[in-house]
Amino acid sequence: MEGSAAGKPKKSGARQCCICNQKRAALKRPKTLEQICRECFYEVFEEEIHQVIVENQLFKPGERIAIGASGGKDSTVLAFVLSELNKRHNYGLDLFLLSVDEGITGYRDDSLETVKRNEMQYGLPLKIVSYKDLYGWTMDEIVKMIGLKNNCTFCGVFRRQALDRGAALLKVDKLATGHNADDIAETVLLNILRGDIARLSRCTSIVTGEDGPIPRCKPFKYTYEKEIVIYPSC
Ligand SMILES: Nc1ncnc2c1ncn2[C@@H]1O[C@H](COP(=O)(O)OP(=O)(O)OP(=O)(O)O)[C@@H](O)[C@H]1O
Repeated sequence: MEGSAAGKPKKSGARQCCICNQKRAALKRPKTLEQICRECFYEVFEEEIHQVIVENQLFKPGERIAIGASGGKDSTVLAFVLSELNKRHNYGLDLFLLSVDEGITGYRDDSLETVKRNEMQYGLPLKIVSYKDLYGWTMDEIVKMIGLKNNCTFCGVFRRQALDRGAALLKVDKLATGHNADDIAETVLLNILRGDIARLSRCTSIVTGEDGPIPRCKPFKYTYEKEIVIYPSC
């Protein structure tokens, strides 16, 4: 039995992973506070997402799925995990990366380079749709005209529509985005503060837009942002 004569547990620098009980724990899992090893973290992280996909029937075999790829951490991890799970569990999906280039110099041009790298690394075809091609204006040009006030609102509306247009060009059945549990919690609070009851009831749905041009789903609905940050570097 571990512990000294006084009954105190012996201090040990190297704790064992509480899942496999074999390897040394490498991190405290943000979602459960369990001390676990790298290998078990990868496994539980990916397995939980697989369970969410299965339990919510997010995809059907043979479907064409676009992953909204911004080049940020959430959608980059989503693209990797979905392509892995698709192979591992034979989902039978045709996956695509879909990026919207808003035309914001020094911001999206950089992150699009990440998406182009992901296209090569994960072997997923990439489609980029730009505000310039779709609307004739880049976001930089729009800001020059209207100034910075309300520009985020315009950009959000344009991006939504651009994703729909890109999805139509790719002829996909659904669009998956990297919205995570923290994003959803933020949206809930925002809708409470605004008193927007209609949006409040919709914003936690894992699938939205089923009555619109293209349904959207959030496979990371229950995934903590901190774990998405840890995942690639763990
Ligand atoms: N320019 C874009 N092109 C394609 N998809 C996008 C774009 N911007 C956002 N998305 C999609 O919407 C999700 C939420 O976008 P948001 O702008 O809130 O960024 P985020 O939470 O920082 O995510 P990320 O880390 O993937 O950028 C992204 O994960 C992505 O799937």
